[in-house]
Amino acid sequence: MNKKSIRDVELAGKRVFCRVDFNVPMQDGKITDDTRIRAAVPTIRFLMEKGAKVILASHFGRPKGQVVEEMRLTPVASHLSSLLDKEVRKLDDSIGADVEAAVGRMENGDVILLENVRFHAGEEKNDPELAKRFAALADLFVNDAFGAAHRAHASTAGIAQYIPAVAGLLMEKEIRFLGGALSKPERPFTAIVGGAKVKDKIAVIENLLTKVDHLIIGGGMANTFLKAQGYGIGASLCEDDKLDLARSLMEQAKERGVELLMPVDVVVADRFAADAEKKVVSIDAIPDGWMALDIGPKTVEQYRSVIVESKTVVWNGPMGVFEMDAFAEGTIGVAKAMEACAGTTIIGGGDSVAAVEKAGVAEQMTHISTGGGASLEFMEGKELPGVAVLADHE
Ligand SMILES: Nc1ncnc2c1ncn2[C@@H]1O[C@H](COP(=O)(O)OP(=O)(O)O)[C@@H](O)[C@H]1O
Ligand SMILES: O=C(OP(=O)(O)O)[C@H](O)COP(=O)(O)O
Repeated sequence: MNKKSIRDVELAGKRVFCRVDFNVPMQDGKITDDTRIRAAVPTIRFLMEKGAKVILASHFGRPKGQVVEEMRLTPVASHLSSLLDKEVRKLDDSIGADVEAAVGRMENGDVILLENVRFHAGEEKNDPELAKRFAALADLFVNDAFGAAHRAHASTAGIAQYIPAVAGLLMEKEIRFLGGALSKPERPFTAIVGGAKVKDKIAVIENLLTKVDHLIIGGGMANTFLKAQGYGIGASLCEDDKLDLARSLMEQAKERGVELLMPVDVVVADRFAADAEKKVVSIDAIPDGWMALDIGPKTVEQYRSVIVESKTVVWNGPMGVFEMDAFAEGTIGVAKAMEACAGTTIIGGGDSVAAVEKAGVAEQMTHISTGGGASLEFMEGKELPGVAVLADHE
């Protein structure tokens, strides 16, 4: 993917509609994790320093086309002001006469934040009329919202029909690392896929099987693979309707010469609770009525030896119920193996980000994606609408 970015275009004096993903976790009006806001700062600063008029737009939550007071971007604007050390005015709408007037008064280097674009029903419908109104505010569309790039909405895709569109620095970085890993990885290339369900990751596994040397499976989804191989898995989470699919994926791996790594031991618990009784057992000895909630220490060792020898590793989904400390060791073990890997290490969003943070190794990763759903779709090999609309280099 060879997309133009803000580094390739003239910005001085230009009005820039910059779509960001400020859909951050918030509790009682307080931002509990500002990663996505901080991730957009390099782009915003770049635009300011080049003398652009920066019109920021984002969604927040799922207000379904209505104004929802708790979903206003007011707390985000004040946090961004402190990160930029410059006042960021937040407008009360994202279109309309007041917005046009405020944009008209902007000086070069100014930053304003429009109100939650999902307050208009046309946003999620990718309504051309709304897209045109966004476009009319600006000379250039910059998409820096990787986390929303899998959505074909008016402010992520539709707007690009009417004004030139380029990537912001965060978008560029996400494409460089995720795209680079998938299109020309340094080998050996290992993918680690975990999380609750096979169902959610079928397309990811199928696409990764065409690219990787090693595929490591963990988390709840491993149970379905184990059962498909004939192991008794007790009361573990399992998708009985996906057993044939699991067998077919194992067959595909064999045909392609991909080494598929499955748990050899697991931590089982007598119930789904942080204080459950637990023990480590080999996968052929899961007691009836017990459930596998984490990979075991032998499995961690095997996974680790493959991970540390890899030149590229992509990870999505925890190895167990890592939210409970009692079942977090497998996930933390894999995170530490990623830390010990000298190659390129990429975390594909979602819960895995929380996992590397919990393990205290986030700083050592080469790239942590800001998109959960977006990075999954990227790993499925899909072209993301918010990326597709960006101008290509000639
Ligand atoms: N063995 C298991 N049994 C039940 N749930 C599990 C197991 N392993 C992992 N999980 C759960 O899977 C969830 C994450 O799954 P998922 O949403 O697919 O991952 P991600 O958000 O990384 O894409 C976590 O809440 C975790 O507790
Ligand atoms: O937080 C988001 O999704 P994610 O948790 O899958 O990364 C994005 O902002 C997209 O939001 P949406 O799933 O409401 O379109």
